Amino acid sequence: MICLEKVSKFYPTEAGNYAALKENDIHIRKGEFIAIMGPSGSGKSTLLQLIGGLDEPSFGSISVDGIQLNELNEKQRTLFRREKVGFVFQNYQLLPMMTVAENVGLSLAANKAPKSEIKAIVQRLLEDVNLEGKASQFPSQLSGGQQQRVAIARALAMKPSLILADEPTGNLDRKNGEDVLKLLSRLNKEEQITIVMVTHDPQAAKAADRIIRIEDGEVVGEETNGGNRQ
Ligand SMILES: Nc1ncnc2c1ncn2[C@@H]1O[C@H](COP(=O)(O)OP(=O)(O)OP(=O)(O)O)[C@@H](O)[C@H]1O
Repeated sequence: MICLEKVSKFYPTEAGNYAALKENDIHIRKGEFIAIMGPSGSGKSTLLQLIGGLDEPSFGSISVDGIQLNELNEKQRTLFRREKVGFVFQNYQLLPMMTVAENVGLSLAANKAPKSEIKAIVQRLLEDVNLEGKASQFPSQLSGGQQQRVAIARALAMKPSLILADEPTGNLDRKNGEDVLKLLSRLNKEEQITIVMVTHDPQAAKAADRIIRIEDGEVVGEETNGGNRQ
């Protein structure tokens, strides 16, 4: 499903190129739930951005769902992100001037789906994340946990084969964090959506099948979560 071969990422800095990722080989199977863990600055978010086609590697190749990201032009990468990947961020990244329903339906509208279809899909998604009744509210009127569930509904709108979640529980209290993890686990199991989640929280990582550890831009180990899976 996801295949990284010798992937490096350099950022130019005043002191020269900084290697945020160094020659990483990573393979993730379809339907896996992966947690990426590692110290601050180890390259976790950079890795997620490369897999999601938000940025390009300096060296190496990445394929997702049989698509070689290196071979896509800018327009094709935008379509890849919109149609294949659902992004979930620590700070939700909802658009504050849009209602919950408009936020969830954003990609569908960008893909020019008919309004009636968007409405029906958005309603179903909001039911799915237990937020029916909040469709016409604005993000600022919702709790953090509710906003994150809106963000997950938005991520699901295009039926992605992959969800990339960067610290999805980082801003949430324990209960809301657990609810978000349960939701991700359910989507993983029931819809077979592959999930790659960056987290600092060992408790959150227990939701995953496998933990990949990164230090200083390199994969340094991994463990399978066998019996621990929630
Ligand atoms: N645009 C950039 N320009 C220069 N350096 C960058 C840029 N983005 C990230 N870096 C550097 O690359 C390294 C990896 O950053 P990254 O955000 O991937 O780490 P992380 O593991 O996600 O960290 P955290 O857990 O703190 O979010 C860091 O040292 C960071 O300072």
